[in-house]
Amino acid sequence: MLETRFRRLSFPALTFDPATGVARLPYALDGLEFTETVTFPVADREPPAAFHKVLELLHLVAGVSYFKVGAPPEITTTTPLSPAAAALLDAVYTKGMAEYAYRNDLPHVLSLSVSAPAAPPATPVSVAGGRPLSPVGGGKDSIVTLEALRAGGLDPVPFAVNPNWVIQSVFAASGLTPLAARRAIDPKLFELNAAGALNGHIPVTAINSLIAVATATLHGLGPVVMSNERSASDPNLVWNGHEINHQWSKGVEAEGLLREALAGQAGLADAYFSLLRPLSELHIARLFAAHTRYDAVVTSCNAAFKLRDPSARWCGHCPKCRFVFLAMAPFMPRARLVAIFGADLLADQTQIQGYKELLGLDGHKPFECVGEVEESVVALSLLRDSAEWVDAPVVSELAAAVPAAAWTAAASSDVFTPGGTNFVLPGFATLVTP
Ligand SMILES: CC(=O)N[C@H]1[C@@H](OP(=O)(O)OP(=O)(O)OC[C@H]2O[C@@H](n3ccc(=O)[nH]c3=O)[C@H](O)[C@@H]2O)O[C@H](CO)[C@@H](O)[C@@H]1O[C@H](C)C(=O)N[C@@H](C)C(=O)N[C@@H](CCC(=O)O)C(=O)O
Ligand SMILES: Nc1ncnc2c1ncn2[C@@H]1O[C@H](COP(=O)(O)OP(=O)(O)OP(=O)(O)O)[C@@H](O)[C@H]1O
Repeated sequence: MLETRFRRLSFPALTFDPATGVARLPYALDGLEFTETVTFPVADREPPAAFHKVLELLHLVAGVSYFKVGAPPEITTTTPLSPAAAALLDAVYTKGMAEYAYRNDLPHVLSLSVSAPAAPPATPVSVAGGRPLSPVGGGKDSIVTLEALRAGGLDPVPFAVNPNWVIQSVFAASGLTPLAARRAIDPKLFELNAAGALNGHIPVTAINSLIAVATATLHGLGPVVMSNERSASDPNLVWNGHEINHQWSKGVEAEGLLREALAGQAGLADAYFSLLRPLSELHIARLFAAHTRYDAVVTSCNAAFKLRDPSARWCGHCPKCRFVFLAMAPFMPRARLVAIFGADLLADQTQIQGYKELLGLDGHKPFECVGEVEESVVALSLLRDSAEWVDAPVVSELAAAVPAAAWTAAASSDVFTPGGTNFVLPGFATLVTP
């Protein structure tokens, strides 16, 4: 591990060239300098003032990747921040970095605050009427959103940051014309990581979301419609009195803070929401089963999205593969599911320990994008009643291990009842919920 103690992260002025779409976002961590580059799809109009404001927010939020090299106690910007933007920034560097703080035993990170001059709140104008921009992650959730928007006649524009071949294949399967942005992390970060610098998880959805909103603003589009589900708001564990949530920036608190910051800092109202927020992962899996055109490409496994050495599609041995297989199994023929994954995870007894964690029989909820324990138990209960799955070795062994109380809770579960706080805009409310 590097022994250096760092004092401050600061943010030298960013630049943007509308002719090339290139934004350069510089950072200073004491004497270390970094520059991240984001290349936006070039637009045929002048960037509006709101675009520059969103870019300022992106600059500040994307600093988390460089902050984590040293966890300095000071984070200082000269960019004036509205109260809502200041609240977002504080939360991103504390709650968004909570898993990093927990894993590296850095409790001070949980109470950091970003120092900035104050700005008055902007007067927001609604963008609700424009064509929606629909970020695509390659997995089932954003496919459900894209198809719901299309079926609702809303003419969505698919979008991704650094689309890899999985996402490009989803774009192609959709038959829609996408937009894409390129994000390049400063290579110095990887050199420092190789030399043993502090490292860990960052709230990547906050970064992708701001790149999406900036792109929509630049191109005169409407709201960015995300595919973040209800269970993303659930913490993995509590540490030092703070909730640690691997998926914090996919959760409803982050969604609300980002919406407020876009309104207060950039004057953009209704610019961002998640269409799937009222739904459980299991409910989304059921909706996904109705769409077969993506079977050859859909991939939810995070290993396929690594910057280096990505897996081709589903790795077949991580918590997310296990959870998605279990969640889809009740809603599609076994042969179709096995063809999608290239393996039958419920026939493979080496998966049992991992499934026990998902079912709350062992350890804590894995640090991955997986549903609640109750969703896993409900899925297992459906498989226990299914002629096609009841004899699968993993199903029968797990069914015997689940205690009676968990089956009773599953029997009265509300996993298929939409609910919870959400920010779905009125014109979109019936697209996935009746
Ligand atoms: C693909 C993946 O899951 N990566 C996580 C993994 O990183 P790893 O080193 O195995 O591979 P890379 O992603 O290629 O990262 C290389 C290094 O770059 C750093 N880095 C990456 C992106 C970034 O924006 N900033 C960075 O500094 C990274 O730290 C590596 O040193 O393990 C890391 C440590 O736990 C994770 O942070 C990596 O997660 C990626 C940032 C990522 O994109 N993950 C999503 C698939 C993900 O976890 N999504 C969550 C939602 C999280 C949220 O709050 O938004 C989910 O879907 O549940
Ligand atoms: N590279 C990306 N560019 C833009 N948005 C992304 C990208 N990756 C993920 N997202 C968005 O972030 C949110 C969370 O991603 P997540 O990986 O959970 O969704 P998914 O890939 O659609 O489904 P699944 O949960 O099955 O993997 C979604 O709204 C997704 O569209």
